[in-house]
Amino acid sequence: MCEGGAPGASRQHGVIPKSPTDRSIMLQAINLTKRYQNVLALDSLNLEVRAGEIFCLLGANGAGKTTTLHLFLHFIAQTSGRALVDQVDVADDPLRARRVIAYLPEQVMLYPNLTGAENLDYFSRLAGHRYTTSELRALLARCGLQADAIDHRLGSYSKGMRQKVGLSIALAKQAKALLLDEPTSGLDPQAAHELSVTLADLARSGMAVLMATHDLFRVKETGTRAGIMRRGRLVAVVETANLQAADLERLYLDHMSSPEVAA
Ligand SMILES: Nc1ncnc2c1ncn2[C@@H]1O[C@H](COP(=O)(O)OP(=O)(O)OP(=O)(O)O)[C@@H](O)[C@H]1O
Repeated sequence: MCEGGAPGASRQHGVIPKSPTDRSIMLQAINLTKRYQNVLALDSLNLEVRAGEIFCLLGANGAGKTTTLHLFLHFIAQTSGRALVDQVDVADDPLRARRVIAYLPEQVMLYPNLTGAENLDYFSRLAGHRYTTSELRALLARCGLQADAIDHRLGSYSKGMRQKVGLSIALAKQAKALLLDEPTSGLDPQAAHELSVTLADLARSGMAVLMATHDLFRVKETGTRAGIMRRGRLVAVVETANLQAADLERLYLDHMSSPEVAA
């Protein structure tokens, strides 16, 4: 899809056209390391997230999850190693990398005085895309925003509703990779389930999703793989398909309580 496409150019409201067999690597960390003075926040991370995959990063507070997301977004610079987004090294060309990546922080920052539709229109234009009113409404609806809320000011929205606008912005900018930090914290179970449904839909459309979370239940519900981080290291990676939520919890607790392996 080209940037600045004409209205109507996006056949399925911002979906990246992909064949079902397209499983390109969208996010890749190669020995990615971040050190803050005495703290090794991320220690030689090697990770690949492919198109259509939902990879969940688990780990205790301070394990390095947010650091990982921020390195892919180039909010911070790595100490060593590489972070690639759709094969673009974010340190070499952060603007090009950011064009294909979308980020949903724990608190979605949007304009409270604009409506959901106006926020989406504004951020779509910033990303170089223009949509008709009906396309904007369809994007918001696809991310689960109720029709009667679309023209209300965002200041009146719940956290879950603001997230839906944030997800529709990711769709509108035709992001190939979506990063989320603790998206279900503070959501009620219904809102958390709706988020899972939308993430699964985006992944089916070919987006690669990387999510930092403490929510083991949603990891099982939504994730395709889960990685457990401990003190800056990725200590385990599991496929979620054949696991129960309780298995995931046991695995997580085992890794949290196992003795440190010497570097
Ligand atoms: N700006 C900074 N200066 C110094 N240390 C930092 C900085 N940012 C993060 N750290 C440290 O890096 C380590 C990893 O932090 P990070 O925020 O990535 O953890 P996290 O897994 O996201 O934790 P949480 O679940 O609490 O969000 C922690 O020890 C943290 O204190």
